[in-house]
Amino acid sequence: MINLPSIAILGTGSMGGAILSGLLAPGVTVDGGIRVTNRSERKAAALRSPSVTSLAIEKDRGANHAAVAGARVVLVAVKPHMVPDLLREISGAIDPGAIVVSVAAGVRIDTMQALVDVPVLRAMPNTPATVGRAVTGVSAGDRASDADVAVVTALFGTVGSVLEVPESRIDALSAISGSGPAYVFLLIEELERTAFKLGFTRQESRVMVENTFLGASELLAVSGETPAELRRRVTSPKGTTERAIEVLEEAGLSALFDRATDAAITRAQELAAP
Ligand SMILES: NC(=O)C1=CN([C@@H]2O[C@H](COP(=O)(O)OP(=O)(O)OC[C@H]3O[C@@H](n4cnc5c(N)ncnc54)[C@H](O)[C@@H]3O)[C@@H](O)[C@H]2O)C=CC1
Ligand SMILES: O=C(O)[C@@H]1CCC=N1
Repeated sequence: MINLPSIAILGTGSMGGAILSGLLAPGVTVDGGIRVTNRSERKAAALRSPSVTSLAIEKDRGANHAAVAGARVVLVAVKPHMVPDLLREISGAIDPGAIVVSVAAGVRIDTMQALVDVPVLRAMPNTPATVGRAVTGVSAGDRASDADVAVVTALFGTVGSVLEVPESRIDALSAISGSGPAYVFLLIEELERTAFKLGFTRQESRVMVENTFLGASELLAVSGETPAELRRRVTSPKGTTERAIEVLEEAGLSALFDRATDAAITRAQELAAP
């Protein structure tokens, strides 16, 4: 049983919505309620339920103020460029005993602490939060207490596993696990495209590729073996897989991942700029 204090989620799109699903999971209780906001009434209406007060800015310009009042945790999940304006808007309404937790890529704790009086933490989850399989990095600012970190760890623990890292590492963590699901989906898309080019139907391509990714991930999860060992078991000496892997390695796959993650980290640094 996980018990969390009252929470407001400001910006309940892909990420905020995924975290909301964790709060609504069986075995999780939130004292004092859950309040969430969005820009449009259409999105807000879809999230409204007996357990969730869901407010839309387009109907009520004071929605963020109303959501924040009395909340112990204020989770900020709007786009990075909107974070400073949002914090300026709500600063006066934040409870003195509250904490602000931002999931925005790039936006630094110092920048946010300059705009609000309460402790600020950053969290970097990923979208498998929707199915309870997120990886979330959490970094605490200098105002945050151990109890604040524990609350945030428990919050993200409702949607998966949590790692505490210094803020200096969170952009790198984001480039690996925050963006990581997109790399996996891209690989799936590309292999499906290849299967189609080999003459399979779209449906056959999906069955082959998606079940191969799901099956390989499940095997990794349950076998206790390393990916390298599981790969070795597929790669018969002088067999067919060996030839395919040689091509992928010759094409510089590992250097490509280094460049891709460097690009993501550089973008996070750009987003940090005022
Ligand atoms: N999508 C992902 O995989 C991840 C996203 N993030 C971070 O999460 C944040 C949100 O990203 P997404 O969920 O992908 O975007 P999104 O566009 O799906 O959600 C943003 C939501 O904010 C709402 N919104 C806009 N202005 C608002 C305002 N003034 N007040 C309240 N709500 C407002 C919109 O209605 C929208 O639903 C970003 O800062 C991003 O860096 C972090 C980790 C992973
Ligand atoms: O693409 C982005 O900026 C966000 C941060 C990590 C995943 N999505």
